[in-house]
Amino acid sequence: MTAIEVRGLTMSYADRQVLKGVDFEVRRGEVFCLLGPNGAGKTTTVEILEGFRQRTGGDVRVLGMDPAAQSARLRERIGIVLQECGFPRQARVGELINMWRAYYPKPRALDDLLNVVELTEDRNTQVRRLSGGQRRRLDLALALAGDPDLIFLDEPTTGFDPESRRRCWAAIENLRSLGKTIVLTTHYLDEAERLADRVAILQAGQIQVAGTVRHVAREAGVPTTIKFTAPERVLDGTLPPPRCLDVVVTGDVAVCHTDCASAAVRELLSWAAANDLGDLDGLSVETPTLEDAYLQLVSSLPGRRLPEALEPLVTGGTH
Ligand SMILES: Nc1ncnc2c1ncn2[C@@H]1O[C@H](COP(=O)(O)OP(=O)(O)OP(=O)(O)O)[C@@H](O)[C@H]1O
Repeated sequence: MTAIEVRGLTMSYADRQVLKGVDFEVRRGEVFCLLGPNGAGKTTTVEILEGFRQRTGGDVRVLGMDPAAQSARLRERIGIVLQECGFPRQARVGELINMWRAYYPKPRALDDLLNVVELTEDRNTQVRRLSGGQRRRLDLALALAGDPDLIFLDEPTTGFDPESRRRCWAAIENLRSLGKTIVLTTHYLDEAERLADRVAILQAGQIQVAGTVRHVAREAGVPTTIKFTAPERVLDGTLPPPRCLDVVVTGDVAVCHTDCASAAVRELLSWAAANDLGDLDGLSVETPTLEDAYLQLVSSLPGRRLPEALEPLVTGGTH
């Protein structure tokens, strides 16, 4: 079943076309992550889906509704995480969530909400005493107060320390296990890899690739890396590495890149057996990460720009 369907979506600001025919769909119950460089149009797309921005053209259906025509009805069924929307800072966490619950006909139970966002122990804490990470999880609880079917999370962990990020990830995983559909935008590719069932990369006004992380990695053509400790006889040159594999030895580590890891591992182990090398020490198989695939794709696509979080990695700079 489809939660969101987007076909040929276009959007122009004055005479500048930002979205040039965007196509994708989000299935019910999945975590879908929209990725793309700064300025690619992720927020614009999400705001159109939420009914906050009118599109220029194309067809959009969110939970079966057109957000441009039925925004009020749609917003009863979606959860949007607003940032710091003027909370009474003296209020306690539980009180504030209860105030929000009162706006909805069928709110989710308070205990349940506290549990999902991992704030049960902070129920009686005043909002002003919460940390940034706790406050963001409170934002999430408020977005969930009406028990929505679909939740939009725009860069939910930007600026978090590692512990707060993990708590927020746990909250998002809790939501998924409740069967909610989640649309996430982020610049953190480890976050997308950890949370998303499927990702889509938006660049140059269109979705360049969409699918599971494995699919995206395949599309990017990033090979799998196999490593093992080079045996003595390979190091002293008396035994050549297996000829059919592209093995490069650096120091005492042998590295082989391949598009078919299982065949390459079979080949390596039979070469080791035929040469009395026993098991290959330190044998490891590293499948490409989403970050590998993203960098490969984004650098080869039109309008190339890297997300902020990755620029230091590529340019060698630091934050
Ligand atoms: N209200 C607006 N008026 C004019 N131009 C806009 C407006 N909102 C966004 N833009 C432009 O549209 C482009 C896409 O912006 P958008 O915020 O959707 O990108 P994004 O992918 O979310 O970027 P980021 O990753 O930096 O948040 C940018 O060039 C931006 O300057």
